[in-house]
Amino acid sequence: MCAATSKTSKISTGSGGAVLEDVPHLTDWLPDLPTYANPLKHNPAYSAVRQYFVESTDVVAKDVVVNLNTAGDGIHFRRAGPRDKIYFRPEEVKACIVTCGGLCPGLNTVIREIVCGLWTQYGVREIYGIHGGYRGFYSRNTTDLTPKIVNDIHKRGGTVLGTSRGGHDTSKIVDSIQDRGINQVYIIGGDGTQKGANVIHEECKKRGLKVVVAGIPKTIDNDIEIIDKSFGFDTAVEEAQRAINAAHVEAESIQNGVGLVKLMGRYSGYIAMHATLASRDVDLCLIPEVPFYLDGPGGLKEFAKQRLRENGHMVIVVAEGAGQELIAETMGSLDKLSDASGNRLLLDVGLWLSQNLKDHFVKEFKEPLNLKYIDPTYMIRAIPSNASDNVYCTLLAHSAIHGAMAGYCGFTVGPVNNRHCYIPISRVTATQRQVNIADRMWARLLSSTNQPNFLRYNKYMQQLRKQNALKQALESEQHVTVANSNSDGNGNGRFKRVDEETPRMETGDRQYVPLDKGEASLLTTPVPGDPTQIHNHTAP
Ligand SMILES: Nc1ncnc2c1ncn2[C@@H]1O[C@H](COP(=O)(O)OP(=O)(O)OP(=O)(O)O)[C@@H](O)[C@H]1O
Ligand SMILES: O=P(O)(O)OC[C@H]1O[C@](O)(CO)[C@@H](O)[C@@H]1O
Ligand SMILES: [Mg+2]
Repeated sequence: MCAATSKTSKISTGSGGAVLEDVPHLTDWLPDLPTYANPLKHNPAYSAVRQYFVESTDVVAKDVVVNLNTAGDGIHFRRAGPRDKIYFRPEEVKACIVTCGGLCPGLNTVIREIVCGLWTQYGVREIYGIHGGYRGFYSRNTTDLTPKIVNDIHKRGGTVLGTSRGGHDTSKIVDSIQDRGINQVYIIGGDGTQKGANVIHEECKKRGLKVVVAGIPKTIDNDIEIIDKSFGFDTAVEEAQRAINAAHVEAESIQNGVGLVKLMGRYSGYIAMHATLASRDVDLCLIPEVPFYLDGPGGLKEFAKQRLRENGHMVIVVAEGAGQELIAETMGSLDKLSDASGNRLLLDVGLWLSQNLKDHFVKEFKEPLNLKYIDPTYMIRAIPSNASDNVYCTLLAHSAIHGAMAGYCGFTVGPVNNRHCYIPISRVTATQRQVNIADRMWARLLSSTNQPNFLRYNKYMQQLRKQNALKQALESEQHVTVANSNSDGNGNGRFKRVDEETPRMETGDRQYVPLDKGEASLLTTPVPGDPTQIHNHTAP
């Protein structure tokens, strides 16, 4: 086997050509650490399991669909699970657990199973809860966690430890880890949290500490790369069905009924896509990955009109991150605001869409559109995890503690092709997973909803931007309306301000040329999707 390591990855190639993207190990910087026999050997529950311990050569293929001729030489990750040798004596372990980022069903289950797993499988007795996310390391007291304390917590939504965004101060966090004598750090959170975990791991390594950092990926948006799926996702999709059902019942009970449901999904539309596919009542699913537009051929309004004519009602599911560029453009360029972690704060696509559709249909049908807007975004993530997510959370927690006890660190644990693995953190944070619209899953959705593909989006946006630029120019007094010979025939004409070399006419100390035909026609066309009309500046 040949090996190569860099700051972020340890790559080696097996004799069969398989490439292992390995995770760091305590012995990378503490080569002389002693090992101990895994106490699971004598655990009555586990001793009967054949081949219970994972071999150091057990790896999991990143891709299982491969080319016959190249099969076997792809990327692999280290298989998760208990090892026969461990690097911590149970009485030496001081573990801590922290939850960061947004809520997600199953957080409490993961906390519970880390505590119970460490306690019952490895005999660990010192486990601490860090409160309020990363900042809790240096600003809050810890609490003791025991199986008794966490016994019921999986039945509750949220996280008993609390969470936060922002507040990641690496050296203060590692100082706190060092001062408290903590040597196993379990960090549960999304992509931002995992990046934070990697920095903590690197700092521990730099300081030469015997500290393992284990990341457990949490994201309701399912936007973490490499792993099959994140915990809580199925629960959220299931809960979203209730909102979609309500929207459908409301919509089909009334003339021109539209049910609009907004679901979570900042950059990735997985919840919306899966909720739509599961429901079959949805006519249109809008996700961040597929930009849409409202007006004209192939636009949303045309489609809505057609569906209402055919069915009398329709249901729209929109992911919160959909249409952000369009909204910003039609509402004028707004400042991009961020939360404490630097995540972009979103414009409310649900309200915006409701208003636009209602306004349009009043004009179009001369009767109101009966639109019911349901926003269950926080309801789908604040609930406890369902049965299958609970099992999944248990496996994640157990894989994490086995890895930590075996001295692996700087890893994110998760299933790859249904097998749990230790994945280098940097590998899962390098990119954010998004719905692949060239994939069969999106095609399945399109064939179930028969919605438009909004292929003219770029053209539409070009026109919209041009209109907005002209509108801005009008508003900033860079044009004038004057009477002259290049006018509309009534002696009136519209002009824009120009550079020195452009043919021009003089009006006082400013220089102007007439707007060309295209520009002039844009000024009299309402901005697509913008309820406010542009004023016609032509002199009466
Ligand atoms: N690049 C980074 N380096 C260090 N810490 C980070 C980084 N990005 C985010 N963090 C920290 O990680 C924590 C959680 O980040 P964030 O709020 O983005 O949520 P998340 O983990 O991505 O979860 P989600 O977005 O799914 O709710 C915050 O305390 C934040 O300060
Ligand atoms: O309002 P908060 O707590 O910042 O969370 C909102 C964000 O969190 C997420 O659920 C990710 O966890 C996104 O879908 C959403 O945009
Ligand atoms: Mg995130």
